[in-house]
Amino acid sequence: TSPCDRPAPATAGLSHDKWEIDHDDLMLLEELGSGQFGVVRRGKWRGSIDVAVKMMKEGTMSEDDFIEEAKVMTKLQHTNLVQLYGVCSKNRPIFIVTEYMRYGSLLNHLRRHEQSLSSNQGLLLDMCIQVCKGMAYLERHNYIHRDLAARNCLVGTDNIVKVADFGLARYVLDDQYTSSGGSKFPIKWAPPEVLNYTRFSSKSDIWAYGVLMWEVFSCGKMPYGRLKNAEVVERVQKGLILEKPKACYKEVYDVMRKCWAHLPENRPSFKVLKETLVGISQRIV
Ligand SMILES: CNC(=O)Nc1cc(-c2cccc(-n3cnc4cc(C(C)(C)C)ccc4c3=O)c2C)cn(C)c1=O
Repeated sequence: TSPCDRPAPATAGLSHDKWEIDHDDLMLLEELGSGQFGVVRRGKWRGSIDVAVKMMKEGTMSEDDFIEEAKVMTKLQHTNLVQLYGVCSKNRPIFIVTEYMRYGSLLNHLRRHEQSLSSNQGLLLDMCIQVCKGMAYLERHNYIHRDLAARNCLVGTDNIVKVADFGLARYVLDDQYTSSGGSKFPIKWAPPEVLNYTRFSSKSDIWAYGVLMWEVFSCGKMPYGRLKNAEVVERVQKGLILEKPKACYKEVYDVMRKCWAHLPENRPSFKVLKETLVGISQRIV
């Protein structure tokens, strides 16, 4: 069983809500790294289920809003989404408990395995398709990621790739991250309407997905190289787009270019993208 489908305790609905995880059921293990909200550790739930535990650093997140949203997030379940199991919100710092992915971020995975991956376009395309399936599920549920990028996807066993931290951007308190002029704002993954009006939508996720595809087929290179954010903003406004990665089929690059249509309404949906990419993978592999 996993924390989110465990049989409801007899007291369910009285004290313990379904998405509330009991501290005492968690055993914290080694540190996995730190992200926007502070340290993340591997852990065990009820002694056997591998989990990742984000330990919310004070002042990094609007916690009450998030705890409310957690009820919705725990219901988003798909093989290509990192499952939110629940929260420990009875004490501070609050813990966010999710599924554990053994091989860490997709970005690091691409960079570490560039040698073998660069000659395996079938596998690169398969990774893109898995992310597309997870995103198509979010799109169907009118759920916007707001920070889709290879760094925010995770790799598990058997080359499984899952989308992580969807929707969490809304709860970040650091305005260096939230404002488009801030040093941490993901400019290189943002479409014109986000750069100009911070107008997020599933169509801005599509733009970011195109950049993620470019990251995958470039085996983890930084988009636009060493260009400064201001230079990227100028280029994107002018309609300049990322060039085709060396080891990338022309028809795959053509899909990326569709994601970078200047107007959001001219970009495909994840549903259509998935069908296109699966079609290509059947022809080339
Ligand atoms: C070796 N295996 C592993 O390391 N596995 C894992 C590593 C992490 C991990 C470790 C440290 C930091 C972060 N991290 C990174 N970026 C983030 C970005 C945001 C936003 C809001 C900016 C999008 C929010 C939280 C994070 C965040 O917690 C993660 C996801 C999470 N999970 C589930 C694993 O299986």
